Amino acid sequence: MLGEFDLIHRYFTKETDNKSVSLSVGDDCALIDCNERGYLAITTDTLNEGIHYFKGEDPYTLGYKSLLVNVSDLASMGAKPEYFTLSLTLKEAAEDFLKAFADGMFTLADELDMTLIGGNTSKGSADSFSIEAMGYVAKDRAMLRANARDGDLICVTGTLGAPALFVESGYGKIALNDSQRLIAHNKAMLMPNRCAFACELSEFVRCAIDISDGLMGDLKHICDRSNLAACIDVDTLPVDPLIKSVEKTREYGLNLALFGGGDYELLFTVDKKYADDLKALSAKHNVQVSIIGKMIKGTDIVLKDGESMFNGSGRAFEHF
Ligand SMILES: Nc1ncnc2c1ncn2[C@@H]1O[C@H](COP(=O)(O)OP(=O)(O)O)[C@@H](O)[C@H]1O
Ligand SMILES: Cc1ncc(C[n+]2csc(CCOP(=O)(O)OP(=O)(O)O)c2C)c(N)n1
Ligand SMILES: [Mg+2]
Repeated sequence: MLGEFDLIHRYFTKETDNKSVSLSVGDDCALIDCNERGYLAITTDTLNEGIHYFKGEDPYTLGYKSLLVNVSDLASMGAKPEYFTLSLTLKEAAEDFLKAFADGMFTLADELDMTLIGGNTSKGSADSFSIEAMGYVAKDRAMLRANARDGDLICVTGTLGAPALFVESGYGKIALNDSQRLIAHNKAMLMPNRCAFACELSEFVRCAIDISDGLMGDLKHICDRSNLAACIDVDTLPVDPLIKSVEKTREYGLNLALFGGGDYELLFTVDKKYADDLKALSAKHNVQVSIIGKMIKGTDIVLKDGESMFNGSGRAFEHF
């Protein structure tokens, strides 16, 4: 069976003669050359009921998250969010639902000064919300998956694993009380301050991605595109404290942080000569940054746990 990324590569990745397309399929955003205006970064993502969220999800969160998952891709390129379109597929036009959805979506749009410029509305057999988001980045400031260098430090913002814990509880694999479920549920909504952080980060960082499919899966994209491997020190992983409070085994927390996904944190690599700039930026924006490893020569991701080494390539979220 064809995997998600093989499918995209085989059927939907084509060369183009269009000189304005500076970056096409394969990164968080496409980059369109807009001359002195810089690059227009364009991205699209969808939330489908039963796949990306549980049936009965509160519509305010759904609206907010539909935009947030796209903004996260703009942030990972260093682009400042500007415009978006909204494509709705709905089983029914329930007004209470639509009002709360729009409220959530525009709360984030207003916070980031983004403008809704169009979209599409259709009836369908299952609810689905697609957004396409756009923003500009200066040509020498775009952060690409392909730009990691041997010896770069690997860094991640915020904490990892809480959204995956929420998914585990939704499938009945772990019991959370109401307040724990709320914290896990809302974790991925803390992202907006990553945008301003990322725009400034691009002064000295050339390589970034956002974590949607899980740290290991998304780090593998950086490795593949940059023709490098990575070594991660598992003791330095910012496992969300909520996981530590509900589950006593260290392995459980590490698994969610490494492979869980849905974090929408930034993963980036940086030359160690910028370590002080990074510290200052992290303090300025109040964004936690953890140094979790190093880019190295090779092909696989190595997980270092004390004196033990494990192969970390492999498991990540894929749709097919
Ligand atoms: N059906 C498709 N046709 C063309 N390009 C696609 C398609 N699906 C995904 N892509 C591209 O493949 C790359 C990987 O997709 P994805 O994993 O969804 O990226 P992201 O995690 O940044 O949303 C991206 O560059 C995306 O634009
Ligand atoms: C009901 C439910 N099941 C599972 C998950 C976990 N999950 C679904 S999609 C996904 C990965 C991200 O989705 P994708 O469509 O691949 O986003 P992209 O990488 O394109 O940004 C994860 C971790 C969830 N959030 N909700
Ligand atoms: Mg996507």
